[in-house]
Amino acid sequence: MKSEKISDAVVRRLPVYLRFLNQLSQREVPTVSSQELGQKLALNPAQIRKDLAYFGDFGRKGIGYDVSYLIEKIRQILNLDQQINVALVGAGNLGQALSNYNAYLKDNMKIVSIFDAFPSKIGSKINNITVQPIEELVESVKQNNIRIGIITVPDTEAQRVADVLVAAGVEAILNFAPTILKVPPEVRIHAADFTTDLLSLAYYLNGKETELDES
Ligand SMILES: NC(=O)c1ccc[n+]([C@@H]2O[C@H](COP(=O)([O-])OP(=O)(O)OC[C@H]3O[C@@H](n4cnc5c(N)ncnc54)[C@H](O)[C@@H]3O)[C@@H](O)[C@H]2O)c1
Repeated sequence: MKSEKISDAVVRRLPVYLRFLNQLSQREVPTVSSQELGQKLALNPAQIRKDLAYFGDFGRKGIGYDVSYLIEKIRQILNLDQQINVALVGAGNLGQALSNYNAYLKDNMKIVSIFDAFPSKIGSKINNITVQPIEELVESVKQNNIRIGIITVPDTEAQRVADVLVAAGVEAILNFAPTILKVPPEVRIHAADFTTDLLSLAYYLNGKETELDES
């Protein structure tokens, strides 16, 4: 594996490769070329080869990539060769939907604890997980080796919750609240913003998409 820093763009493409490779594996497809990957994922095959070359010489000329081997390698690279426990804070509409969505479980990423501050939510069950009071978060993070936090609380509460997650020792946060969070540099934050994605689509209505597209 090359020692240079891997860009965020590459890291974000790896789960896209992994998801498609998992589908191939389910269909018992043994190998795949960068051309096929590129076609299915609407990515440039040269880009895919470059991305994967960061991590080693996986491809075989004329044969392509061994699907099982590539899955194993990408999982190792993403640290998904071990179970990663996740805590979700905010058992409202979005939090419940995410907790019920278990597609990522096969990639060893698992919501193991759910927290809320509202008394009527505490003790209820979502996807077999009992919602706990936020006051129990710090202890639970330690006990359950929770490494990632998901924030699905109102924007006014998000920083407070982020502070608790950081104090508890999580290493990364996925934030769904429309708030820019302040956390120490060693804690990785990703913002998930369905709303701005949707609003920005409005620009492309009425055939307004254009030659200025730089993506
Ligand atoms: N990013 C996106 O794509 C997207 C989409 C929809 C909603 N959102 C955002 O997600 C968040 C949740 O939305 P929702 O519709 O599920 O809201 P909701 O009101 O249904 O749920 C919020 C939950 O957070 C709990 N909560 C409030 N303060 C808390 C605290 N300090 N500690 C623990 N729990 C607390 C509430 O009791 C409630 O159960 C909002 O910030 C919303 O703007 C983001």
